[in-house]
Amino acid sequence: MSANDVPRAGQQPTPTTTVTDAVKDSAFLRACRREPVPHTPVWFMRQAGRSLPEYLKVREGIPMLESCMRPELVTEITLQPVRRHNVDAAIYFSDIVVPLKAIGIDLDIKPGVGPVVEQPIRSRADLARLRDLTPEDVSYVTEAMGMLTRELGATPLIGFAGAPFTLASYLVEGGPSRNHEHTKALMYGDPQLWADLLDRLADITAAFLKVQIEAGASAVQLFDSWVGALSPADYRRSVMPASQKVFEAVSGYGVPRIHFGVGTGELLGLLGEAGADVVGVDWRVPLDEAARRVGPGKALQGNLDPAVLFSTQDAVEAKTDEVLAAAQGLDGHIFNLGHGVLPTTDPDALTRLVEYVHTRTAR
Ligand SMILES: Cc1c2[nH]c(c1CCC(=O)O)Cc1[nH]c(c(CCC(=O)O)c1C)Cc1[nH]c(c(CCC(=O)O)c1C)Cc1[nH]c(c(C)c1CCC(=O)O)C2
Repeated sequence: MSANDVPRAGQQPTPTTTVTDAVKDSAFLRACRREPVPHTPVWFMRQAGRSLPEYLKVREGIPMLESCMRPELVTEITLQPVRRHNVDAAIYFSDIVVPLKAIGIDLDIKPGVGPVVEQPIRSRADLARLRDLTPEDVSYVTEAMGMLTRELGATPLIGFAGAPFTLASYLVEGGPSRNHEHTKALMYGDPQLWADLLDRLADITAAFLKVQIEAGASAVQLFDSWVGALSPADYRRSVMPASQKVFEAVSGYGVPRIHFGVGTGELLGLLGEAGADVVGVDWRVPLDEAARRVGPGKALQGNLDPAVLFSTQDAVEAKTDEVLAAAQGLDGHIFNLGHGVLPTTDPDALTRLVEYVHTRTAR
């Protein structure tokens, strides 16, 4: 720090990160910043995980949450899809409920089910169980990210967290839910408790993202996977302030912020407005239409239907061409699926897809 950088009284110091110039110049980060790219960058949500036999092998006998706390294993699993598919970014292997587990919430990830919370959070007294997250609570994340950024070289590492609404949905329901009835009951029935719950979760989420950025994540994605269950008016009133708080808390780092949810066609403009630099789009809205809904100044990420990968190579290529055609003329496009890789996807189909997008978009 030079004398000129010493913060004056009352001024926040500018946060620093360890992202190298080679990473900053990668196709992925260039696309996030809406700069010209040598090819359209590609990565896949859930690119690490059950579609890969090498993942199943190293995970054998180790429960999901435990695997997230072992830095060497996290490093290996995060690198597996990078080695295999030649994707343009790695996503840190973890789960959205890891920070909640780290502050002592009694929860587990049940195979084939998802996160299950022992005692759901539904009352003012329950709220007290959500304490602040400190970097020491997740020291394994800092350690794994340090190892990963060294191994990855010029390949960017994406950090992520669950957004307040999606985390609240698991906490209030006690597990996965189709209709989110308990969550909505609380949101409509006790708006103050709901606002306080989301605000708590925003602080925890922001703290978790800061740990990841300071450990070397060169972009972050906020997963609001289930927020498509809400109308725009309810989103704006009851959810957006909390997600905005998260994005605002990490804005000083200058790393791109990606915002994604499933079934959010009617919310795309608001997802951008919440503070994202990149809006993730599922397969239900073509990217040209998504761009109109999001408005100027933001990159888009998406949006091949993950189920398309179960079809023939010709069909995959035709559907990919549709995505690329809709993305023509956008000033920032990151190719991805419209949601996570399905567990029984043929990994070779993913490798071929990366190759196809790179070839078709080489400039
Ligand atoms: C909603 C959500 C969760 N977790 C996550 C989300 C948001 C993304 C989305 O919308 O899909 C985020 C997540 N979870 C996992 C990752 C890994 C990183 C990557 O994308 O490669 C990411 C980004 C690993 C995981 N998280 C989970 C697995 C599967 C567990 C296993 O392999 O044993 C993995 C690889 C478990 C999990 N965790 C969750 C679910 C719904 C499940 C699946 C349950 C099942 O079908 O078994 C909650």
